[in-house]
Amino acid sequence: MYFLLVCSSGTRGTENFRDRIGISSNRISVYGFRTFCTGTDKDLLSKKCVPCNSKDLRSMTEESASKLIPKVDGWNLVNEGSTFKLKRSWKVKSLTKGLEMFQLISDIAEAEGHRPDLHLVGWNNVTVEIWTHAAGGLTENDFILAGKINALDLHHLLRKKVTT
Ligand SMILES: C[C@H](O)[C@H](O)[C@H]1CNC2=NC(N)=NC(=O)C2=N1
Repeated sequence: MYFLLVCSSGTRGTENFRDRIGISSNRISVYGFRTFCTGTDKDLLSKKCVPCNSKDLRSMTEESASKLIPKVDGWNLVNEGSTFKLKRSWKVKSLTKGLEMFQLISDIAEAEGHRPDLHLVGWNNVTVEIWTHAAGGLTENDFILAGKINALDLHHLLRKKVTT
């Protein structure tokens, strides 16, 4: 008999869940339970961004991007002036926590050699947009960076979600 247990608390909850039961996979079968945890695809986390200066760099189609978006929990595919981008927002506890978050994200970005657009508005609203400027759209680099941002432990910077 199988029960379906769905992790809905985003990557962190999923990471915690996987840590607690010591299993790293997106489809976890525990004591007869099958769970379908969304989160960041392990495959993306194992990859490294490639330099964007190759002349044959092409942005991917909306269809290809739509197939990849489920691999990066919490990120949205947006079309801004016919440029497709990945976008995600968080509410942080304070302005300084927002800057701390920028620092954590920029450390990852510099290590990957692939940079996001960082926005901090109204003191506690962080929005990150990722796209490949050299290609004028999305490449796998953007999904790799989004996945690695998802793997950051940010919970100490974020405002607790108000459950109504
Ligand atoms: C050579 C190096 O890979 C390129 O200049 C990188 C730097 N970081 C980048 N980041 C992003 N988001 N888009 C780019 O086109 C880009 N180009």
